Amino acid sequence: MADDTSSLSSPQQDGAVEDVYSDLYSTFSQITTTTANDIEQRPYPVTWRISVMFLSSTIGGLLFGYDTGVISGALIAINPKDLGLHVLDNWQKELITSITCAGSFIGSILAFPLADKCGRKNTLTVCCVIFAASSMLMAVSFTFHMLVTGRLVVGIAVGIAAQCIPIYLTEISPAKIRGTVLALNSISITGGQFIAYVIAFFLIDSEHPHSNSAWRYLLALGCVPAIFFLLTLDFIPESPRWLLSKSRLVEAETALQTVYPKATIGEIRQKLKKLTSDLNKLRYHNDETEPLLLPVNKRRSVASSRTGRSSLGATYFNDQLGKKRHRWEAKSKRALAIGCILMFFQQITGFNAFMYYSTTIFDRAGFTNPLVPAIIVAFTNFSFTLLSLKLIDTVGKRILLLLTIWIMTAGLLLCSVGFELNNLSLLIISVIVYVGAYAVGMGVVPWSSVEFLPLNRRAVGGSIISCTNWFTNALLSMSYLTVMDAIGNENTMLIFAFFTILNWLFVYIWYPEVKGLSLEEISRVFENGVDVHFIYRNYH
Ligand SMILES: O[C@H]1[C@H](O)[C@@H](O)[C@H](O)[C@@H](O)[C@H]1O
Repeated sequence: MADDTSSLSSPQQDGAVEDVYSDLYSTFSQITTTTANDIEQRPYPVTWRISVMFLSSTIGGLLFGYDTGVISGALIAINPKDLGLHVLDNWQKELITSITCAGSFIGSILAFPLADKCGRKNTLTVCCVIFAASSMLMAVSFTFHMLVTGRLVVGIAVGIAAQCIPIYLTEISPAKIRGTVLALNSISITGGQFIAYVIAFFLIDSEHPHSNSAWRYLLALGCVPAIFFLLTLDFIPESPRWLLSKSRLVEAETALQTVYPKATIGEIRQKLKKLTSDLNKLRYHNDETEPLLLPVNKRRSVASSRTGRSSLGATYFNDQLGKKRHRWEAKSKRALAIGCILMFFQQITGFNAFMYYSTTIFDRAGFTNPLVPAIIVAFTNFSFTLLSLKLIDTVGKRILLLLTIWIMTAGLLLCSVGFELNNLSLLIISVIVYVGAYAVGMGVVPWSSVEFLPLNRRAVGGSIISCTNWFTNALLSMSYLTVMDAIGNENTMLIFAFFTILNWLFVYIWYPEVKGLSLEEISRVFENGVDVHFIYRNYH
């Protein structure tokens, strides 16, 4: 017992701030200091069980994409009569579209407390049940209000999934493949959007879009991946880190065996010990004024917890740590502001106007089958996201943004000319340029801003950044059709182009590169204002 508890010594004694950073802090930049004989460093066996596990875990991302992308096709296919209406006006279309973002806003707030209290797997399971139920509700809607309610509820699931999946994937994937697994999430979001467009193309009769209730099938199909997830629940382990944080040691051990099927029991226990000490260090960082371990008489032994036997002997956590609220330090506020502003630009520069309304936009522009250019938009987004994930760690996020945002501006200006001249070829080329540039930089990078924040601010910070996304997303989708009708597409594109210019200037002046920096160094970047040149001064 003494041996085991000695491995849980204070991080001050370990001098292990760096360790915490590497294993727990770094979600997106893949730095690890794990030792060579750590099971994380071995080639990871990709068995079919493991493949199903990761595939199912990213289904929430696929549904996030599907349920946000599907509306573009559905909007042109809904026959107002199906909802008991004479016409579906702009305002109603905007409400059907944007209410999902409002739901996602709520979901982002709920996600972390839920994932923390009920566990990651349970939260994702609830999400998939909501996805399946709301898909059915939307598909059978016979009133406008039913459809709006379904879209609101599906939005809640999207918001929870968008927050919970990256946390879960980080926690179950070995360091060696963590980058790839997280990339899988971005790919499933844009892939889900692309699939929604392709299905719309096959289901909707472009000449008579109202003829066959295609929109009902489109919306109903959202329940298929959700049901797949529910059927493969047995393959998906609960996060070992979460189980450990709840002192459920035996279950954590079993979960680790699922994640590392080739590891010996000795190696699993070693890993468990490492996770336990990391978690202890993390708790220490949650509140630096509290002791890491409780005094002996207040300690709670895992061996006597409800999970029964502990293979590690006794492990003690101070459950009160992290519960005490502290004021945000100026540098963390600054870091959060940068993350939120970048996310604001991700949305206000107009990408989702194309994602949600592309069929409507191309229809009005005069394309005979507007679903074709719409598919091109979704495919460009999907394929350039793949490219982005290749570039992001080599080029660096700041450079990637500076290189791509001006191309978005150029694409939008051309797009405006395309609308003005009603030149359909120019229009489609310019949209591809804009969407491709977006997908490489702004589509992916803003989601990683949590890396600017210290550990103890990440959960709340991540939620605030997500909320900024959904709030701005809702603003845009709620007003796009009205603005388009009032000032024309050509002028709307100019407004988006103006925002891309502000976006570029913002990145140039305030967005720092932090790739490979330690926790301490990142905090120095935000110490007095934002030192965007920190990394170049010190490492280049
Ligand atoms: O990062 C994602 C991605 O770019 C999606 O394609 C887009 O629809 C979302 O709004 C965005 O947050």
